[in-house]
Amino acid sequence: MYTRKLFSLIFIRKTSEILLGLKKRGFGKNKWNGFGGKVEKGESVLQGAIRELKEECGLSAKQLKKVGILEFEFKGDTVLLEVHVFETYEYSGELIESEEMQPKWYDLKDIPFKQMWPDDEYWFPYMLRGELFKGYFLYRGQDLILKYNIETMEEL
Ligand SMILES: Cc1cc(-c2ccco2)c2oc(N)nc2c1
Repeated sequence: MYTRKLFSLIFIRKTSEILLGLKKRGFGKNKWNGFGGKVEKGESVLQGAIRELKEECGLSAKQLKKVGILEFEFKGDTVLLEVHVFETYEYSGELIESEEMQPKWYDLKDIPFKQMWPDDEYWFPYMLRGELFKGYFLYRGQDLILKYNIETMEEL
């Protein structure tokens, strides 16, 4: 019996840069990632994404495009994480550091994959090529990928 938990993950983009945040506490601590988190009861994934972005880095996203859906399973655990990935080039507000995240712009050529979740190296290329994707990753712990598959999608 699996419990599915819904998460949002947002990447703010410029032509050759991407905004990442260093997670300062909790799940994924000390990893660079997009902004987002658990979708609360009574809100859509999109509403959750917009809320988490504002809370975590002060930015308000105008147009969010869903670019991918990732499913994560952990060997020996019955929780399945379903992460909806969004991207936008349109945002407003002042970038701030929060208790959760330390934000930093990275050039697309210098993405710190070794300090990110291991799955990112598999699906970032799809996102950076502007392709829609669906991925599944089976983890042992938080560092080892036992199994994965990823495919491009016509629509999400
Ligand atoms: C297992 C896992 C979880 C997440 C996550 C949780 C909340 C938002 O994302 C990831 O994010 C990335 N990039 N890889 C991830 C792996």
